[in-house]
Amino acid sequence: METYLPSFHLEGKTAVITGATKGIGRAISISYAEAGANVILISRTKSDLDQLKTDLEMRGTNVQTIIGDVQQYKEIIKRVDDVIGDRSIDVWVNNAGMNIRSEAEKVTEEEWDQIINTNMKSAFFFSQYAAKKMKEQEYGKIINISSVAGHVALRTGVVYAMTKAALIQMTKTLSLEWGKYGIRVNAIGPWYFPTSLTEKLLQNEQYVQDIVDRTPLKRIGELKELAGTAVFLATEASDYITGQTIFVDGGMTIYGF
Ligand SMILES: NC(=O)C1=CN([C@@H]2O[C@H](COP(=O)(O)OP(=O)(O)OC[C@H]3O[C@@H](n4cnc5c(N)ncnc54)[C@H](O)[C@@H]3O)[C@@H](O)[C@H]2O)C=CC1
Ligand SMILES: C[C@H](O)[C@@H]1OC(=O)[C@H](O)[C@@H]1O
Repeated sequence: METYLPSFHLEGKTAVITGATKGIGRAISISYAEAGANVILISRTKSDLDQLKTDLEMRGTNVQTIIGDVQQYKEIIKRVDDVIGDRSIDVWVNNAGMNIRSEAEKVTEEEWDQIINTNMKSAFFFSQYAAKKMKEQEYGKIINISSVAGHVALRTGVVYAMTKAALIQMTKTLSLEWGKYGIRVNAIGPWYFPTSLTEKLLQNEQYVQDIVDRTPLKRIGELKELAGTAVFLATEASDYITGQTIFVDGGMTIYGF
């Protein structure tokens, strides 16, 4: 009898994750390892990378680590090229991101440059590099971690929102250009999840209440719920999906009034 259940495993696949050692990136890295992927973890902090590598290797995962700041994306691409050799890159997750929350009139050029370079410029040039490798095998999955802030207006900073909106449009345009090579480009748009990026905000009871009031599911997300979407977009289960942004948001982006 024919089967319709796609595989949700990543056995034999190589996945690269930026910002891999904390929060959403760490959850994605662990879930990919659990799905059987070989992982290449990119982060700025050697101790965090060493710890996660040890933990994952204890579970039998093939782990390679690269220390680097994604703002220096050329340097990181060189290091990825060194470790990947002639292996394929099957999945690339542009997760690293940061925010400096301030009102528009107070944004400095330095803050603009840091947010734009970290969240947007690096993601584009990493995608360009990953696509070169994926074209050779005529298959690949690029996953950009955007935000609901790229789709609706939040109080958390215009420059950050611009970068997240840019990732949504970059996802659409790259999926159009690279679809003929079998490269799928999708994005995930999270609402609030408990990570170091949101830790201070989520310690404020009123702020959390404001979030819950705007969220049909009446709660903040759990990292496992976000990792599930990242696994789906990395596996053959999503092979006919490209150019899309999946908002993992408890329904927030559909809540008009
Ligand atoms: N936590 C949340 O509620 C939401 C997070 N996001 C996005 O999810 C992604 C991950 O964020 P979180 O896990 O929440 O934050 P996090 O701060 O806990 O983790 C971000 C990771 O990216 C790394 N990173 C930041 N700047 C870097 C740089 N220049 N070079 C290399 N690594 C760098 C950090 O070291 C850290 O490992 C970000 O793109 C963020 O914009 C989007 C919507 C909501
Ligand atoms: C949902 C947003 O992306 C969220 O808002 C913030 O202030 C943080 O920067 C998160 O990214």
